Amino acid sequence: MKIPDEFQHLTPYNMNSYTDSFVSGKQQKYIELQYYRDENSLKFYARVLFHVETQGAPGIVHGGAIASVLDETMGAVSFLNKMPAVTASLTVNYHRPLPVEKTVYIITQVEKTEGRKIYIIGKMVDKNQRLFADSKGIFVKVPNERIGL
Ligand SMILES: CCCCC/C=C\C/C=C\C/C=C\C/C=C\CCCC(=O)SCCNC(=O)CCNC(=O)[C@H](O)C(C)(C)COP(=O)(O)OP(=O)(O)OC[C@H]1O[C@@H](n2cnc3c(N)ncnc32)[C@H](O)[C@@H]1OP(=O)(O)O
Repeated sequence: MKIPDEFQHLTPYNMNSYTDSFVSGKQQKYIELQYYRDENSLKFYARVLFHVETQGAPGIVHGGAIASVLDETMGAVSFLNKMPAVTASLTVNYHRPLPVEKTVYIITQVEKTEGRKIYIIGKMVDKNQRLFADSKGIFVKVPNERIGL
């Protein structure tokens, strides 16, 4: 898939449908985020801009901020495919420092499911397909009431 061209064919996710998230909620001023859906696949997408307030080392986005956004974009795949799940494990590989104020794109997808476990992968790239981070995680399906739904 070509990024960002491919994003033009995706459906922007209505960011007002859930506004209480730490990562993407209405209080979030430091991370600009727009999610996108692909109705035809078990994928979820994000366009992200980390402002300077998210820096760790000067000028470089904090690794925890990157992990948080990857976690939510990965987790959302399971919710939107009617498999509410929580993160059991998350591994992030940081391939190069991400400068603040640079737009990047995330693609996440379900790799496989095994019983209650959903294996989800993600990657963060810039418009030239340069890889900044990738991730894999195991999300475990839970009943709606365990996560307040
Ligand atoms: C905002 C945009 C999104 C839009 C979505 C729209 C609407 C949704 C509305 C609200 C949601 C909003 C946003 C959601 C998006 C993302 C949020 C990010 C996700 C998170 O941030 S979420 C918080 C952090 N997260 C936790 O708070 C989990 C704490 N934890 C536990 O709640 C338990 O620990 C649990 C449930 C994990 C397991 O407990 P349990 O008792 O239910 O089940 P059990 O232990 O039997 O495990 C069952 C099978 O999972 C395997 N397993 C377990 N743990 C493993 C591990 N670490 N590694 C590898 N495998 C593991 C076992 O080995 C077994 O596998 P097997 O069956 O094969 O033996």
